[in-house]
Amino acid sequence: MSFLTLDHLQKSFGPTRVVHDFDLGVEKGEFVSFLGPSGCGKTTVLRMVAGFETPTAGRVVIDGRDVTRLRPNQRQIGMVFQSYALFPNLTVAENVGFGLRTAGVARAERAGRVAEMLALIGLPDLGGRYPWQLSGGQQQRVALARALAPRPRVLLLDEPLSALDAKIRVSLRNQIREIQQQLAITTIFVTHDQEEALSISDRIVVMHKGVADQTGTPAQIYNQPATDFVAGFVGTLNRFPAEVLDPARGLVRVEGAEIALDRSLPAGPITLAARPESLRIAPEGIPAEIAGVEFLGSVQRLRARVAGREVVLDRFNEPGSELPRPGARVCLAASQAGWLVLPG
Ligand SMILES: Nc1ncnc2c1ncn2[C@@H]1O[C@H](COP(=O)(O)OP(=O)(O)OP(=O)(O)O)[C@@H](O)[C@H]1O
Repeated sequence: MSFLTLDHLQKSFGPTRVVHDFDLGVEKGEFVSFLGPSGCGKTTVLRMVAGFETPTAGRVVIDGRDVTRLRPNQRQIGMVFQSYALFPNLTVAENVGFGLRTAGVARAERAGRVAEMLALIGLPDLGGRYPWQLSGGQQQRVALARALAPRPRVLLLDEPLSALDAKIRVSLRNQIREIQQQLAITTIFVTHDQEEALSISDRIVVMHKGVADQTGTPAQIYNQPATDFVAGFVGTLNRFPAEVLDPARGLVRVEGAEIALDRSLPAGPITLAARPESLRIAPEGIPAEIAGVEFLGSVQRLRARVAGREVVLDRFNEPGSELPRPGARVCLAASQAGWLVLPG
């Protein structure tokens, strides 16, 4: 059994089931993200782990102990929300020490722990300030310190970066990851932002309509999506309806071009798919017409039309290389590993 085990969790609100049979094991010190669109049930699962929602069925087990029926404050869980939720009338130090005070930790020990936490989040000198005297990013770091101060066994982060602007979001997510690794604290991080999930997680659970569609490392989720939903939700995907000519030999036809894949295929219709960085302009391949070129600095993004649909190709900028012109007729290809085969 894993350190944190979610065992066949279900949740219904009235007649509506929003979480279906959710199973997950999180190892000690692991950082797992729940990624999915709005309304897929991420927050509901997190709230069941925290104890703010009671599962309709299933169990939450932490370190071998069934905590499903315990109140939130009995579970030794730290939580950070999207809105910083700091107490406005308390100083930073008082906010960080709040959970310790309610737990009855003596003043001297509390002061030591608060100082340690403020150092951990890189704000050692701001203990005397009030929340309104801090930036959004600093407030969220204080919220993290407050959650960590009682030394929880599990840290739950519910979209903690969503309210911050883009630059701060990136630096704070890296900081969260560093602190998480330093403390080796078991963590679940909820986000709808795929880049966020890909960049900082040990594993990602992609959720869709109350179900975990796929659980895997960031590279597995991106390179080997298990479902059509995962393939489309994480990253950009170009799709090409394909006719299977020879299932055993992996031979398909796309817009008149024959492509030999290194794997056997189902007999029915399939969709061949490729990420923008896997597609390239080649001497042979799927016929296309360049529709537009965007220069994004490090990346050149080409838009091409294939049989009336638009596809996207990304390639690294190379000074001196010529950009294709809109209207140019080209062929598109991908490496064997670059082609994904999706049903239908
Ligand atoms: N207390 C509640 N009563 C009724 N329905 C609820 C309740 N809480 C959540 N829901 C519904 O459950 C579904 C899942 O909600 P949840 O907040 O878990 O999704 P989410 O993936 O976290 O989305 P978001 O990112 O928008 O928060 C939604 O359809 C939501 O409307």
